[in-house]
Amino acid sequence: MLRRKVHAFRVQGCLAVYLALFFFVLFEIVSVYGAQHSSYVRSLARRRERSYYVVHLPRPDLRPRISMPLSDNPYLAHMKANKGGKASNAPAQAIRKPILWPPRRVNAKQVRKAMEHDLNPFNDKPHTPQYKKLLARRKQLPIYAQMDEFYKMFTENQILVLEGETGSGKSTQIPQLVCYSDLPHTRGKLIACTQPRSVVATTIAKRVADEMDVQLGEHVGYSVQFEDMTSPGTTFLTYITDEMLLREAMGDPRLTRYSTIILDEAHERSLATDILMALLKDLARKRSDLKIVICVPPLTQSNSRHSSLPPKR
Ligand SMILES: Nc1ncnc2c1ncn2[C@@H]1O[C@H](COP(=O)(O)OP(=O)(O)OP(=O)(O)O)[C@@H](O)[C@H]1O
Repeated sequence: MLRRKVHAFRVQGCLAVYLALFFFVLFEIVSVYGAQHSSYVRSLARRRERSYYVVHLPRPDLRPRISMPLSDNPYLAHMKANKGGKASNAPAQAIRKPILWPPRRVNAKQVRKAMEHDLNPFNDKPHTPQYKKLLARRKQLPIYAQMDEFYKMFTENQILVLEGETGSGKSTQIPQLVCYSDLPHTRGKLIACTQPRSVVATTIAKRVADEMDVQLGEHVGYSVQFEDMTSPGTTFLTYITDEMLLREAMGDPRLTRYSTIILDEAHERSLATDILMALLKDLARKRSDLKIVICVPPLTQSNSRHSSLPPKR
């Protein structure tokens, strides 16, 4: 009895296999034949071949059009709507930006033009009468006459030693000229000008903020012991005591947030300045994008102890 049941089960199993094989072969014949003659079978065959799904998005012109005024669309806020409600595509005339050169590709002629421009390139605000008054005085400084030479040397060299008489404009003018070249405000970078004394750092920062027609503590600031008058993300030029910069270098040896470091009054050879100079000499090899300017009074036999300065490149 049991044997008969097993036998019947085997026969049924074989029959099922044969039937499955038969239908499979039949389907293959139909699909091959139909692929040439029937579009329905062709689509069936395609579906079998495909191992992925394609989601078809509607064409842009088939999408329902939303009539929203341009001014209400937050994604088009950069396009000013004119009176007719149409987007204006002429930013060149609306925003008269005086700075058009890429960072560190500037020459003195371009900078002079930018200085005379109605708009301040560092805050996009019109220059005040006070700025024009101070600019007239700045033009009389020796550094203004030697701007061409300065930009040529600054652009071509990574490290620059600048010697100038007292009152020639090293502390107040050089950092400003570097700002025009580096454009730190457009790149989220900072220019540091070191000073050995806190009082001098704060006084010069105030003067330079006035000369640049920007806000002290916002665009131009200072960082001295117990007082940090800078706004992270907004300040692009800071007067900092050499001790403070040295302290910062302990936390960030690459001084990553700076694009140019100006060591002013380097001839005073304070301990912090000397250590900074050694650090910067080393850092210049690691960071080719970092520029270093060392400001000193005219080098004489008595104070020419600068043989340890990095070689000119
Ligand atoms: N706070 C200020 N108020 C008015 N004029 C200033 C002020 N600071 C600087 N100046 C003027 O700006 C000019 C340039 O000064 P700056 O300090 O840049 O010269 P310097 O070459 O760095 O001199 P030093 O070697 O003595 O530091 C000077 O002639 C000075 O009269």
